Amino acid sequence: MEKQPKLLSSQLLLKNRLFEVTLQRATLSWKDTPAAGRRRASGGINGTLKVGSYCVPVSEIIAVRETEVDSRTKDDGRWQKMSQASAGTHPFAFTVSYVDRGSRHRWRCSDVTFHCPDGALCHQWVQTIKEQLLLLTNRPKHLLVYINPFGGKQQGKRIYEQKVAPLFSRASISTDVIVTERANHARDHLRTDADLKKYDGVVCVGGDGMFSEVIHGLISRTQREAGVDENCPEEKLVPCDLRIGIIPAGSTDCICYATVGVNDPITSALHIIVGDSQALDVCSVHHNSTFLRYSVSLLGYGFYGDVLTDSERKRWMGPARYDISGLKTFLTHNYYEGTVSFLPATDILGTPRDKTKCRAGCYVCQDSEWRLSEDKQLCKLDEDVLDQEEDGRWQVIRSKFLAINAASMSCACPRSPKGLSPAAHLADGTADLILVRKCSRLDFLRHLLRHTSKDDQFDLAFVEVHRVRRFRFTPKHCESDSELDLKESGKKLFSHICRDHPACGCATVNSNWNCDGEILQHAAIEVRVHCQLVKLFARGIEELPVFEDPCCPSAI
Ligand SMILES: CCCCCCCCCCCCC/C=C/[C@@H](O)[C@H](COP(=O)(O)O)NC(=O)CCCCCCCCCCCCCCC
Ligand SMILES: Nc1ncnc2c1ncn2[C@@H]1O[C@H](COP(=O)(O)OP(=O)(O)O)[C@@H](O)[C@H]1O
Ligand SMILES: [Ca+2]
Repeated sequence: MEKQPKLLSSQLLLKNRLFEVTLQRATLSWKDTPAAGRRRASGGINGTLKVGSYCVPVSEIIAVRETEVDSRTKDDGRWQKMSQASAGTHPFAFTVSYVDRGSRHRWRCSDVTFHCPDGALCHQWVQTIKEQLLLLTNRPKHLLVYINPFGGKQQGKRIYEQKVAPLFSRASISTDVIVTERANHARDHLRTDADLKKYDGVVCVGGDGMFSEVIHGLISRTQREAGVDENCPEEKLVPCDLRIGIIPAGSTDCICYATVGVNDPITSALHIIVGDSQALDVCSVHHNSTFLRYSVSLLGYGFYGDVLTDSERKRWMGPARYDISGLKTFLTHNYYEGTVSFLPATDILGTPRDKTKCRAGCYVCQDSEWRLSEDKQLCKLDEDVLDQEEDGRWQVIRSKFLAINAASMSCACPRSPKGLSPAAHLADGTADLILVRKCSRLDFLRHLLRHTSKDDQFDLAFVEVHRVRRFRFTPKHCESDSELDLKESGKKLFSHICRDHPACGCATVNSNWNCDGEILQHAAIEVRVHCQLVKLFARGIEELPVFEDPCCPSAI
């Protein structure tokens, strides 16, 4: 392959040592000059190579600026004493801020300051890097930010002001910030009031509940403007254009964790700044042709529904409420009877028992994206034929369950780093339907504990998992008369009335659906996965930290 010309190459001073600094092939690199070769640089920064060579792709440069030269200069956050001689021979300087990878998917913003012998050269470096940054068209310039001041440990506002806003301003991103005053403030503002044309993205500071508000606002707005009826379960929904960033400040933070690999505000801010993009599947939930909600992480009936119902009364406890309610629900050991029917996903590459996981650049999700663009070209007639074919493939299971969970992503979170369904994909157009049948407390505990270890939580006789495109659930008390004897149907009528009047006490026979942390008002639901309906400022979990992966193979 033809070698591209160097855009710039100079010998510059860094921490009193001469480095050969180059900008070529969209990469900024600097390495010890032979004279300085014996004194090796140390520290695990981005792209560190063992012989004192460093490189940073331009796509991971946050900003560049000319810096005042002092006899003391600040590199890597530490004050360095610069010799008078160096300050004399290299009196001009510029500083590059870039993404520095730490352990466990954590990103940090590091600074490196190069000293130049003359002002023109310094200016040329700054201008050339700035021009290269301007070529990156995927970066957001103007963002709409919603902060939930009451999410998680109530630190949302502080986290944004102290950790995120300074990074946005360093990257020259302007923002309109709204601190929410009530639940659904962000959703309603996005649905009707916000002038979305002004923005390159929406950011929410909070937990999964805040993210849920944002997608509800954006999806509803997009469907209304496209003339799509959200109440019709058969409608193909129109994808949203604006990307969404999540600054984690909630209790579970599963959507952030499963799309970035860590729940860390600075890491998320940096993914927003570099303009990453990760598509996400969204489930629509309907009851009798009435739209209820969207879900991107967990739809759980039985155990996770009951945990949520109980934990809502303990909000004052913060994130710990889930552990207390989890223990209580575990000890209560309720089971629920009903019918689950589902449409297995057949034309996809993965299965829920795969050892490989969804990672940045996932080929399973790419294959689904390709199919999605093919599907768009299908005519109406073909769709009808496909619908008829689908009818024959539905499977039905009637049983007693401890839990019915649908995970449209892994649901990895600090409580369970591999998640509810470790092999689920972010953007493959499917959800993993996990059915946990009635079993002993001890067996259920074994299943739960496996979420926190390497052991397979599905490898148990009372657990099954199916990768599905659609599913329905009908609790026993809602089943049609034809499936029940007269006595049962009498009960059904009674319990149905009682659901709407919880005071009579029959509600104990039912659970509620936990839909991304919100309780659904109906137990009989119909769910459909919409492939890649929204996009996040994320890239999926990176397989290897880059410093384990030579990023400049030609450098040594
Ligand atoms: C014994 C240890 C068992 C650990 C099992 C952990 C499984 C965790 C899977 C969590 C999936 C989370 C999916 C995300 C849901 C969120 O959308 C949603 C809303 O989040 P937000 O409040 O941040 O807005 N979060 C939730 O619904 C919370 C679910 C968390 C459930 C934690 C359950 C803990 C169970 C503890 C059982 C203890 C049994 C001990 C017996 C001795
Ligand atoms: N200003 C506010 N006052 C009260 N509730 C709010 C406010 N802003 C958002 N909410 C609601 O708070 C709930 C929890 O928010 P979230 O950010 O997910 O925190 P957590 O992860 O702790 O549950 C969400 O359902 C959201 O709709
Ligand atoms: Ca999926």
